[in-house]
Amino acid sequence: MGGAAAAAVALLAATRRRPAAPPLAFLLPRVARAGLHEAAAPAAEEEKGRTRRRRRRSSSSRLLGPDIPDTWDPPLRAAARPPPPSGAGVDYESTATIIDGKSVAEDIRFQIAEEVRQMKNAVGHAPGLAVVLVGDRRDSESYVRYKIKGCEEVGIKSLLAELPGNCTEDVVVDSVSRFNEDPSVHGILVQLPLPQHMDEERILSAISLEKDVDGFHPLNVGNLALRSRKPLFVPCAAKACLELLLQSGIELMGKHVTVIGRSKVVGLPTSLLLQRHHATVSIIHAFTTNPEEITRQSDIVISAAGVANLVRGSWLKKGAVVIDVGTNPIEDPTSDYGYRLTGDVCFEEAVKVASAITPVPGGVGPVTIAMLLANTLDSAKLAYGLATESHEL
Ligand SMILES: Nc1nc(=O)c2c([nH]1)NC[C@@H]1CN(c3ccc(C(=O)N[C@@H](CCC(=O)O)C(=O)O)cc3)C=[N+]21
Repeated sequence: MGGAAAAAVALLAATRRRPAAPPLAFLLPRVARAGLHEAAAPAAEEEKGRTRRRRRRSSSSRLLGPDIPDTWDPPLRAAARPPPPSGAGVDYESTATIIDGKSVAEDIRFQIAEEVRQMKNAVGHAPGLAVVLVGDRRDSESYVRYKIKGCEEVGIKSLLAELPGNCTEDVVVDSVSRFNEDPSVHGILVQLPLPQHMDEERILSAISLEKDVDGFHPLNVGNLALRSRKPLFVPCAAKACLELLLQSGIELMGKHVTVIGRSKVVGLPTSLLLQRHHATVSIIHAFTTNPEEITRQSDIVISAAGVANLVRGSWLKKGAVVIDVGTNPIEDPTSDYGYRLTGDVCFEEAVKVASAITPVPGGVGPVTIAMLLANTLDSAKLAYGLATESHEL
């Protein structure tokens, strides 16, 4: 086992021994229990017919998922299913398709740039995004640079408030309030994590609902969780994961997806979006006792734990699809900024087991930024009366 992977496993083990102070701040209960899946995958033809019938009476939304009511079928249908593929006899010679996040992001930005041009022609204004950066974490500074560069590429106006790490919470709230009142600002993003002494909840709740392009407002999270409702904004990284899966033509309905991590930035919203797409979702976190066993049963694994090399090749079922949301800075004196990014997944191992995988860098990251631009555009459209609800890419 490599040093980083050993450290990651030791970290997880240590977390279990000391439940009072988890180093991975994951807070939600485990879901996915046996028994529920029996009704989830009836005979394929029958399901297709039923889906068509249901689609006729209910609306469907690309990113928020097809709106199909739940009907439970008798478990005997399960007998008609083919046996699940076995993880045994793994063929270590094969190589997964690398999902190219950079090119997906480029296509999205191209589409956004066109819509921004149309908006400028129609109302004489461009969308505006305000970013609040507190402190001088090198990784946060890079992410903010990417966001501002993304804005420039599509014609979105960007504003940056850079505040010192030792400023008071009130100074940050004041900065957010000024952006709330600025009509040229349609999206406000407070870069996380904030310095330890600050109350994140208080600062994030200062962002007005209609400018919450990160989708962290409790009303946006609640509306994402309730299938009969539509949130104004969905968190960018969750949208990016779904976009990459949908564009890669990967079926989600009835599939077992494991999400590693339950943060409000990635894990939680991604698991909610997947359920809206009728996937069977397991969420695993620092207190899960058998993470490898759960991921090994999964058709799709989405990792957002923030632990480098946590997911080994042995954690995956042959042919699984792997989406790596981890962006873990690793010290690297040879790199320009003194660090480089690595994912949660041990790529060299996973690429031999998976059927498709996102790399880090060049996977989920660039699509996340593109989704932030999309949310900002949506917000501006709503503000200028150009749309009644947010568009779906
Ligand atoms: N309020 C808030 N909203 C966020 O969405 C948010 C946040 N705080 N805090 C931190 C995380 C992390 N995050 C990333 C976005 C893009 C890349 C990205 O573009 N990465 C590139 C560049 C990699 C490189 O530097 O080499 C890539 O993966 O190819 C990475 C990480 C957004 N986050």
